[in-house]
Amino acid sequence: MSSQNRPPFHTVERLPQTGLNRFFAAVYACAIVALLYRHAQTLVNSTTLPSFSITLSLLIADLVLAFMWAAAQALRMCPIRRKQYPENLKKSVREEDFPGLDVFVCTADPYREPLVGVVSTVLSLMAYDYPTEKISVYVSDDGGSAFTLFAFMEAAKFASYWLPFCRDNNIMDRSPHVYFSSVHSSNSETDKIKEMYENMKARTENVLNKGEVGENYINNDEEREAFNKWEAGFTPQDHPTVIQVLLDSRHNKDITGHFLPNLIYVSRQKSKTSPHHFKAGALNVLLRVSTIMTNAPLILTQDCDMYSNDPITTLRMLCYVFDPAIEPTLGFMQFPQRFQGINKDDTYGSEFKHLIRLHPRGADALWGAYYFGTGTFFRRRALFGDPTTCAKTGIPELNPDYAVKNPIKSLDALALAHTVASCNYENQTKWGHQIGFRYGTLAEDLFTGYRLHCEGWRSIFCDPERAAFLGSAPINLVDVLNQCERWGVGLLEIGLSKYSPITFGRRKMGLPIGLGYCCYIFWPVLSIPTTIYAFLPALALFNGVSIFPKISEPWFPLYSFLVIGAYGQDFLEYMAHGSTVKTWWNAQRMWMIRNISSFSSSTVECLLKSIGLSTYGFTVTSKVVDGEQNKRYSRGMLEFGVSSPLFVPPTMAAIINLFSFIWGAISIYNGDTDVGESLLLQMLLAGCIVMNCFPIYEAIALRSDNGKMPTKITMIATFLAGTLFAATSIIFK
Ligand SMILES: O=c1ccn([C@@H]2O[C@H](COP(=O)(O)OP(=O)(O)O[C@H]3O[C@H](CO)[C@@H](O)[C@H](O)[C@H]3O)[C@@H](O)[C@H]2O)c(=O)[nH]1
Ligand SMILES: [Mn+2]
Repeated sequence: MSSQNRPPFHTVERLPQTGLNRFFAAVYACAIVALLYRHAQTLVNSTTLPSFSITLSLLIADLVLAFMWAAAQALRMCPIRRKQYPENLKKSVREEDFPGLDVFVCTADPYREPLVGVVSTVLSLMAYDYPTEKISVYVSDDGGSAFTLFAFMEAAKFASYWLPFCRDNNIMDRSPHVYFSSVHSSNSETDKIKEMYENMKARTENVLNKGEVGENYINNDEEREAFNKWEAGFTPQDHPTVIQVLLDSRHNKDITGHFLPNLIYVSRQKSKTSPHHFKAGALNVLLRVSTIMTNAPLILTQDCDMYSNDPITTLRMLCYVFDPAIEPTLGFMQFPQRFQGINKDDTYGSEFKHLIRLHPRGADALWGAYYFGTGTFFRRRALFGDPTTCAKTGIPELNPDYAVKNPIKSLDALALAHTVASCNYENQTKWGHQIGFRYGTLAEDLFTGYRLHCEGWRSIFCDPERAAFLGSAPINLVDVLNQCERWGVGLLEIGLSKYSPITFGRRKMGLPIGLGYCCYIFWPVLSIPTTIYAFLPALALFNGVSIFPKISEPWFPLYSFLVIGAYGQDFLEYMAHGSTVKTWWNAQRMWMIRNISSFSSSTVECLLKSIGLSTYGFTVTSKVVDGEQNKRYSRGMLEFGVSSPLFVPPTMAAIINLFSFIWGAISIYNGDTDVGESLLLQMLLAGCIVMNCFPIYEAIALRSDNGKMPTKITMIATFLAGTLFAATSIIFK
C-alpha cells in the first residue's frame, strides 16, 4: 500500500496555547527591557560603592534570568503533540519486515543498583510485543561483577517461562518485579511463575550476600568457565573483558517452543591507567560488540532502572521508522523519562515537568527532541556520521551496513568482540568524537543528541498517555542534590567547550535551536541569580537598605508583573498538565534549593576541573530503597540525615531570611513606616523564602528521626550566616 492512501501511522498537532504564549512573551520581553533600563540608570547614578555593587549584582542576576527566559521562549513558540497509531501499522506492515532491534542496558554497581531491579528491566524489554528472534539485549556491566553475571544467568532461565506467560496472558506490566509487587490473588499458573521469580530473586540475593558464587549455584562447565574469569586481582576498576552469550535466539527456545531473544552479558576491559568515559564508554563498547554480533538497524538505550511499562512501545517507534517522509534523516526517537515510586506531591520535584515533558515538545517542532540517555530508539547509522557520509571504522564488521555472517557464539565473532571491548581499542580512533556516544562531558546523553542534531539528524518526541518506560528517582535529598551536581558539571562542560550552543550550535542549526539547547546546557548558571536573590535582599533588609522600588514608585507594578508573570505561567502550565498545587509548590522549592546548592557547587567544580584541580566523576545514583527513609518520603518529609556540604547553602538561606524577616516584622510593628514602604518587596521575598524553608526549620529544630538536619551542618550554616550578617553590616554602614 502506498503511504498516501493508507491510514496514518502517526499525526502531529499544534498545541492551542501557542498564540497566547507568543503574546505573553512579547509583553514580558518589554517588561524585561524596562527592568534592565532601570538597572542601567541606577548603576550610572549610584554614588557609593555599596549601592554600585548591589545594583551590579542585581543587573547580573537579571541578565542571566533574562537570558534563560529567552532560551525557554524558543521552546514555547510552537509546541506540538504527536500521536501514533500502532493498529494501523500492524495492518500495513508484516512482522517479517520489522527491523531487528538491539537493546543496550547499562548497569554499574550491584550494590547501588539492586540486581532484581536490573534483571526485571531486562526481562521487561525482552518481553516486547515484537518478533522475539529480532530482539537482542546487550547488558553492560561496569561493575565487573560475577554476581551480575549470575543474576543474568538466572534471568535467562526464568525468561523461558516469563515471556510466554506475558504473551499468553497479555500482561501489561512485563517487569516481573513490578508485576509481582502488585498481583496477589491468582491462579495456579501465576503462582508457579511467582514461585520461580521468588526463587530467582532469593538465589541472586544469596550469592550477593555470601559474596561468592558457590559451587552449588553453578550448573555446568560453561557457567564454571565463565566465573573462572574472576581470578585473583580482578577488580571493578581493573579486569579483562568478559563477554558471555546467555541466550542465542537461533538455538534457545522458551517452554512453548518460541525462540527467545539474544541475551549477551558484556563487561568491558578496565584498567586504572586508561580513561573509560563512564556510561558513554560503556555504550560505545556495546555499540561495537552489537555491530559485530547482530548489527540491528535500530538500537534502544536504556538505564538499568527504567523498565518497559508498555509492550507496544516498539510498535509506536516503528510508526516513524516506516514513514518514508521522516525516515531518511531520522536519527532517534525519545520517550520521556517517567518515574514510578515518586510520592504524591513529588517532594523533590523529580519529574522535571518542563525539562522532560513540556520543553521537548517545543524542541520537536523546531528540529528534534533531546536525547535523555534512556528510553531512546536510535538508528544505528546515526551514530556513524552524518546522514550523507558514513564514517569509516577500519574494520569491515564494524560498519552499520555490514551483513552479519557469523553466529553470535562463533569464535570469530567472540574474538573480534573481545578486541573492540578492550580499553585501548579507542586510542587514536574517532570513537567518542565523531562516532558513537560522545565524550568530554558527564552529560553524555544531551551532548550526543546535540552533536547528532548539529550533523543534520532529526529526532522525534513520543509521549504516549501510558508511560512507555518507568524508572526510579532518588528519594533522599543528598542523592537528589548529588545527581544534580553531576548534571550541572556535565552541562557546563558542554557549555564551556568549543561546542557551546551559543557559538557552534547556533552556527550549525540557527538561533532558535541553539537557544533551545541553552535552556538545558546553561541550566546550572541559574545558580548565580538564585544565590543573589536568596541572600542579598535579605541581608540588605536586615541593614535597612532598600534595593527594590517603593510601593508608590511606578517601577513597583513592573516588578510585580515580572514575578507574578513568571511564576504564574509556570503554575498554569503545571495545572494544565494535571499537577496538584502542592506538586508545583514543591517543584519551585526544589528549583531554589538545587540552584543555590547543587548548581553553585557544579560551577565551582567545573572551574576547578578546568584548571586541573578536580577529577569529578560519574557517581552512580543509588536505587536502593531504605524502608525507614521510604516511610518518611511517602509522608512528604525532606530527608537530610548525612552531613553533606550541599546542605549548607540552603540552610544559610533559611537562617538569614528568617532573621531578616523577623527584624522587618518587628520594625513594622514598631511603626517604622519606612520598612512598610520601601522594604516591602524585600519583606515579601524573605517571607516567600521562609515559607520555602519550612522543612529546613523543621529538620533543624523539630525532628528527631534519622532524616533530621545534622547538628554539624546547622552549626556551620549558622556560623557562616552570622559572618555574612556581620560583614554586610560593616559594608552597608
Ligand atoms: O560509569 C558508569 C556510570 C553509570 N552507568 C550507568 O548509567 C546509567 C545512569 O546512571 P544513574 O546513576 O542512574 O544516573 P542518573 O542521573 O539517574 O541518569 C541520568 O543522567 C545521566 C547523565 O548524567 C544519563 O546518562 C542517564 O540516562 C539519565 O537517566 C545507569 O544505568 C548506570 O548503571 C554506567 O554504565 N557506567
Ligand atoms: Mn538513573
